[in-house]
Amino acid sequence: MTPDVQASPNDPLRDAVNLADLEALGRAALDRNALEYYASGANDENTLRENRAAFTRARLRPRVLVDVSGVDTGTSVLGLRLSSPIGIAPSAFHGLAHPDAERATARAALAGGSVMTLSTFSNTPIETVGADAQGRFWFQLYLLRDRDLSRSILDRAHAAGARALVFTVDAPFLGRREANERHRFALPAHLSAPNVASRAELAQVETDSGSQLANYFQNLVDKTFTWHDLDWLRGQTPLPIILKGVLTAEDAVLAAEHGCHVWVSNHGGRQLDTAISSFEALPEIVDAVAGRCEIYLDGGVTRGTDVLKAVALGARAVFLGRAALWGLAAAGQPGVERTLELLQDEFRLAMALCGAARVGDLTPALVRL
Ligand SMILES: Cc1cc2nc3c(=O)[nH]c(=O)nc-3n(C[C@H](O)[C@H](O)[C@H](O)COP(=O)(O)O)c2cc1C
Ligand SMILES: CCCCCCC(=O)C(=O)O
Repeated sequence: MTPDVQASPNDPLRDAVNLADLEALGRAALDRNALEYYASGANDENTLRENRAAFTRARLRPRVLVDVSGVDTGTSVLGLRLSSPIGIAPSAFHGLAHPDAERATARAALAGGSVMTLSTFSNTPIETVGADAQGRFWFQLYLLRDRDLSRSILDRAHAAGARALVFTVDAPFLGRREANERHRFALPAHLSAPNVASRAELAQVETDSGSQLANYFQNLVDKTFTWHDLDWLRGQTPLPIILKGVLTAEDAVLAAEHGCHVWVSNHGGRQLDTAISSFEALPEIVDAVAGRCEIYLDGGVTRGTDVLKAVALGARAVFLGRAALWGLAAAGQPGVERTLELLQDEFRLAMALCGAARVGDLTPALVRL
């Protein structure tokens, strides 16, 4: 006898209806070392929580009786067309999540018409990711104490097809992620940071107490860089420069005056605990910059309405940190693709329900803070 209903094969990715479902899948796939590294914020994690809470507090003021039969979520960042204003933020060590590591993330960004930001501390060399991303990638720089090495990394990123340089400015030191301290986070033996150091070089600075992140970082990253040095950086690359980690109008103005774009971020609550949420910082930065440069935002973005609120208030695009990592841990490239797809679908629906047919129709009047 033929059954009335064909049993559908169990596909956890397709069964996931939102990013929280993907997060649960991703968390379940990780060991403690990786999970704590990905999930942690600094200290009491106030800013980590506040990034989400700020989005939830803001209310929408939807408009009605608008033709939304054909909503277009498309936009562009620095001239690169995106299927929606959703990109992938830089995060170190994708090899902790999946054997395909940054290659899976890059391919998913390409497939989804998105853009990936590759961390200096990737587990995959720049050139390999560049080939997979086919121009849909930006490169994130941690300036190294070794300026010659920094210069060569910048040259490699440009040659590999990066479209922009994302210069992270909120981490002269790493914030203290206490779970990593408690359980002595260390990069597993099979992974390295090939853009900057071999596993053997990383091992040389490991100690027998606390998280090893601070040791790696202390050994490699420059802490002396100031606004005066930006002209030096500008001279090292023809790429547009985006300063990632700006949270105040004052610094946003300086960034624009130095010819840089602005990425509003508190590093996913991983650096200065009790720092303002990215979403709350956005309006003063948009005001201060007054259209002189593009503005991006990350921190706590997990819903289509988050994307809509940020874009309505002046962000050109938002970027996913942990959300992309959970998708990667859940299923590699298809997991990251599903993350992008679910969020884009939610964003499209939110636009329609707000009476916005084009990204350009999203204005601050839609949001009550
Ligand atoms: C595991 C992890 C590693 C990160 N590594 C980097 C990095 O290498 N460079 C960087 O600029 N930011 C890094 N970040 C910060 C992200 O780029 C981004 O600012 C943050 O994750 C956004 O918040 P969200 O995770 O709530 O989306 C990292 C974040 C996480 C969670
Ligand atoms: C030397 C490895 C440090 C990687 C730091 C990456 C990062 O920004 C993070 O938040 O973690």
